Amino acid sequence: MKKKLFITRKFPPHIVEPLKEFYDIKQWEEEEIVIPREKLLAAVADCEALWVTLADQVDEELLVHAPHLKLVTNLAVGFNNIDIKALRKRGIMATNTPGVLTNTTADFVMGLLLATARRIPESDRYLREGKWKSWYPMQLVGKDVSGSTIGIIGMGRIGQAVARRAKGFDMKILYNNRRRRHEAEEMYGFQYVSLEDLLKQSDFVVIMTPFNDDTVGLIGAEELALMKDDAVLINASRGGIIDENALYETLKSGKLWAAGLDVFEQEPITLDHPLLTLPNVVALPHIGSASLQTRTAMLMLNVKALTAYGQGQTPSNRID
Ligand SMILES: NC(=O)C1=CN([C@@H]2O[C@H](COP(=O)(O)OP(=O)(O)OC[C@H]3O[C@@H](n4cnc5c(N)ncnc54)[C@H](O)[C@@H]3O)[C@@H](O)[C@H]2O)C=CC1
Ligand SMILES: O=C(O)C(=O)CO
Repeated sequence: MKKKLFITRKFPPHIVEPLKEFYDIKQWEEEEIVIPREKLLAAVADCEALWVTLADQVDEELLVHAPHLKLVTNLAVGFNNIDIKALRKRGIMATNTPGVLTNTTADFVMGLLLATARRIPESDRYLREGKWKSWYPMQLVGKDVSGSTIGIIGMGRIGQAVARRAKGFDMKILYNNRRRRHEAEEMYGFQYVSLEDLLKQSDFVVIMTPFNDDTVGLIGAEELALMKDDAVLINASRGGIIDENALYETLKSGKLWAAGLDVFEQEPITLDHPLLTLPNVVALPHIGSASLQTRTAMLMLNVKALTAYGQGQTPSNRID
């Protein structure tokens, strides 16, 4: 008998199709809309495998509704949407998508940093709104990236890939991480500093840690107050790492120059959010890994895990 798989979103049919060899598949048939919670809770009642996106919460409540569940595969490297401890208690495996999105996300982080520093989205709006009357010296002036100091909080796969790119811009690279990266320090000259020194010394602060109990609210009012008045904060990790109210107040009072945000405490961010009233905030809809090649590779990594499980093997990319 085939195993039962539930997929929480409509994924490209050619990607899902090969899994039919191993699974009876049911799927939420919407591409853009998150499955309503009560429908998800009902759908998992008989499934052994569950394929989710980062917008689905796999928590204690869901597990109570899923007595046959053995595998959860997550279409993301970040797994803060999954209660790993609760899964472990029940002997349920989880997999994610590390590695295949590292370069794409690091490219994007540099793009977001440049866009924020050089006010590119704001300048685009200025032109389209008919405000461009002439060229003048202080028109839409931004901040230099080349030769400045970048501080990366979370020097993992993506953090290191950002740092390597930043070297190409002749940036001085400071980092803070749970453990030191001696090899990278020697190879590239990255410099380990305390979080406090990183915030005080950097022109650009980039957050690339996972979101968990240790990093929730890691950057609040106190930390923002340590940053230079003309510094830029970039977050492409998870929204809850920054206290958004504190960020808004700091930006508004001119104690921080700008912020580039791909992620928010609540996604989608609501259009009445105070941060969206500020011209010096570049706000994007969580597109860090969104290239066709990378999103396909992420889906295929999930397919690989589901295939392995379908064949009775242990899937790779297990979250421990
Ligand atoms: N915006 C987007 O579309 C994307 C966002 N992400 C986010 O990026 C995160 C990082 O991804 P990877 O680099 O692949 O993960 P990783 O696990 O390779 O790197 C995370 C690093 O953060 C460090 N870290 C953890 N807690 C820390 C703390 N309190 N202070 C300082 N460092 C700390 C870890 O030691 C590790 O080196 C993901 O968890 C996800 O949330 C990832 C891909 C795309
Ligand atoms: O992989 C992740 O963690 C993302 O946020 C989207 O790729």
